Amino acid sequence: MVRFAGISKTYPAYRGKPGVNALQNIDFAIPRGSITGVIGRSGAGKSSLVRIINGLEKPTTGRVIVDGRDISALAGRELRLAQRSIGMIFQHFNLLSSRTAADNIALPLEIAGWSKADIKARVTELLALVGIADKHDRYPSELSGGQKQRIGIARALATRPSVLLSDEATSALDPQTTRAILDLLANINRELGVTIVLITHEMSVVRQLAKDVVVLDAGHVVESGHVADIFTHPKHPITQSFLAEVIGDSLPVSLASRIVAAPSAGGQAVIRLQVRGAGAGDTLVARLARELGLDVSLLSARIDEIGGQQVGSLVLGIPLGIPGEDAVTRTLAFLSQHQFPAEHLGYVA
Ligand SMILES: Nc1ncnc2c1ncn2[C@@H]1O[C@H](COP(=O)(O)OP(=O)(O)OP(=O)(O)O)[C@@H](O)[C@H]1O
Repeated sequence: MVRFAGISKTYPAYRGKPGVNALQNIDFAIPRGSITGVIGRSGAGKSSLVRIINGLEKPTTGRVIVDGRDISALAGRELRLAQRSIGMIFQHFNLLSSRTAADNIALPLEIAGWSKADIKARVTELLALVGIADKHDRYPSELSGGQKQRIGIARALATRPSVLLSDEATSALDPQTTRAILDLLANINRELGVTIVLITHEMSVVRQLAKDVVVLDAGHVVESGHVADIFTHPKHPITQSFLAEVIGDSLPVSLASRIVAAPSAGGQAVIRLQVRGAGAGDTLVARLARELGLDVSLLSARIDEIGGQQVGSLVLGIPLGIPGEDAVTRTLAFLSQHQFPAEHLGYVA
């Protein structure tokens, strides 16, 4: 388990630059064996947080407890020993170009004083675990980004850590390789029980791998909890903006170009609504038609899944035919009553 208790981090003023409160009042726990995403925009404090977990940075106040030990209180040899139980992988892999794949993986074991025979056996095991047994004697320059990250993962796991910190580990990889690396991390979590902390600015990474999420903004935790709960009911604007990256709020060009501000006889009002929660959108159009007696049409739909819950947006066309009745007001009231956030975008002919 990793527990932050009252953590704050202030970088002092330096050469005319003002001091920075990078983290403030951070209190949360990452359960043992979980996969937790820490998501935030650039400058939110993610790297500061991760450096505090592995003791590379001291917090200004507070403690970080990893498996019962207060990492922030350790120094010297004690800290180095504790760091063996915290592996880390990086965006740019941080491999030594003069060493082969096997020798890169061996490095932390050499530092830990393992015998040559034990190192050889462990490296062979790790290369197989990360799926590159055939790359034993290859140098980093001969390998793809995904293969280099596999070496990074093997090296991070060499001393059998209980926690693996991933600092933007897939940010330099293409989507297909990212998927393969995230699948590998999921397997490692499942098979070895390693707690994984994923530091990322990418919603797709959190969505694919994490079960829990902590949303950081300007040095504060603004939301935390299960991925499905947080992203089906996002409260903070930052969380909402991450969600928008997945579901998008852009309209198909063919529809957007037809929307005008004023209604025309026989036309339709255009209403966009957000759908969140299991199966929420499925019956909505039918219920609107039945309960309001409207011949609603579906102009566009985009539904995705996060943590097994549906999130997305539907764009509805509401017929304007009945004089004296405001179909738009009735539809918006119905959607609001059933807690679907909605907006009236205009009209199409
Ligand atoms: N060593 C340092 N000295 C001074 N300020 C720092 C230092 N490291 C980080 N900061 C500042 O602290 C704040 C948080 O930075 P941090 O790198 O932790 O954020 P981040 O979320 O990881 O951002 P990014 O994704 O861009 O790396 C920023 O305002 C940054 O400029």
